[in-house]
Amino acid sequence: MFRKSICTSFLFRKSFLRTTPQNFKHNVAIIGASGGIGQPLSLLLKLNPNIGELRLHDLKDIPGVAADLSHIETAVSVSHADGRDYGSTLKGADIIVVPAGMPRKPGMKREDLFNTNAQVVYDVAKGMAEHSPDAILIIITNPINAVVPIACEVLKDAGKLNPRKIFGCSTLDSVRTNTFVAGIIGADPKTVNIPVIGGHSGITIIPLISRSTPPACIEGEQLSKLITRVQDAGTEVVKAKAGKGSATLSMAYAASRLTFSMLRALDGEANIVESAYVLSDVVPEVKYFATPLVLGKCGIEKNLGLGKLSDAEQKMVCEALEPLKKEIAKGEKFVQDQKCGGKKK
Ligand SMILES: NC(=O)c1ccc[n+]([C@@H]2O[C@H](COP(=O)([O-])OP(=O)(O)OC[C@H]3O[C@@H](n4cnc5c(N)ncnc54)[C@H](O)[C@@H]3O)[C@@H](O)[C@H]2O)c1
Ligand SMILES: O=C(O)C[C@H](O)C(=O)O
Repeated sequence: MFRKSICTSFLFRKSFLRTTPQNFKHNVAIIGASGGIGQPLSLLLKLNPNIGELRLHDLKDIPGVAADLSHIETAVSVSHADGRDYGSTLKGADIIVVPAGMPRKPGMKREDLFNTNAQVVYDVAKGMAEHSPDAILIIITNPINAVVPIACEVLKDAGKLNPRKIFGCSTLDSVRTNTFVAGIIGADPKTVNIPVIGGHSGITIIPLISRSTPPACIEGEQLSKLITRVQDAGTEVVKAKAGKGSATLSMAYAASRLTFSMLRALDGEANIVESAYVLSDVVPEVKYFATPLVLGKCGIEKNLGLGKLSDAEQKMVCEALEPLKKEIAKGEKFVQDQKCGGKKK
């Protein structure tokens, strides 16, 4: 009798444990997981108790990365795959994070990566359309301004586009702005929050210093220098790494911040706001624009739009439109050309 009741209560406990918390665990796929960003990002995600399984994919070195990661004493399980078939990685994934593709070398612009990286994002989007069309997609691969349109066009052609679920990761621009402003005003960077809108290259990166929390009284030459530093921060790292790639550690942190915010929103936490480069009608002249977004259970719950801008910020938005239009058109043309047999360039 006693034995039976222990047994019953054990079984009850086991099924309770299996059903209740597991409902809140999510599967996250990382494509490009053995790269400079992929490895530290995988490490940060392995530490998140809201993740059930990390699915690591890369074309090279992935068994070693997966074995290494799997020894870390957290309950997040780790699986891995390689090759051009993304099926086993993407099937059942709730969030797909993509740091796959070539990084810059000194002297290169982000758009110089287009010819290599366009195909990578195209292939992943095809895989997503086939295997996990309901997942959230977070693209890190550059050039963000042009490759996010590629993913959206591929999904649209497959009849699977949900614009609420496709994110170009521009989080690093906010991370950098918070850090640089904190340095100027003498605050803890964790307490500073500044939205960055537009896109993710050169003058399309628009930090809204006028909306800083706490308020940052930065003006004149100091303000122009700060904005230029934020816009050139990627190049600052590329130069400092002297041919060994671009930002990886800060980018892994930034991508983990966006992924963790997304996980919290998926689990029903309210008022989670992150800026990202998304399909948007906020600025009628361009189809894609980064703005602050309220995240929810289905991805973007509400696009908060541009909000109040200073005159100088309004001017920066106007100046960003032409480069953004060009980069978006380039991404869309790539997909058109693929449909015509990949012949036209
Ligand atoms: N959005 C941002 O703010 C931001 C910041 C930093 C870097 N990036 C971009 O992220 C990308 C990755 O940078 P990195 O430093 O990690 O480069 P990396 O070369 O160190 O790693 C890239 C990884 O992607 C893998 N890969 C390439 N093609 C693949 C494919 N088709 N499928 C699966 N895996 C594939 C490679 O094998 C490699 O392991 C670059 O394009 C870089 O410009 C973006
Ligand atoms: O600058 C790069 O090429 C990488 C990334 O976009 C960055 O901003 O660090």
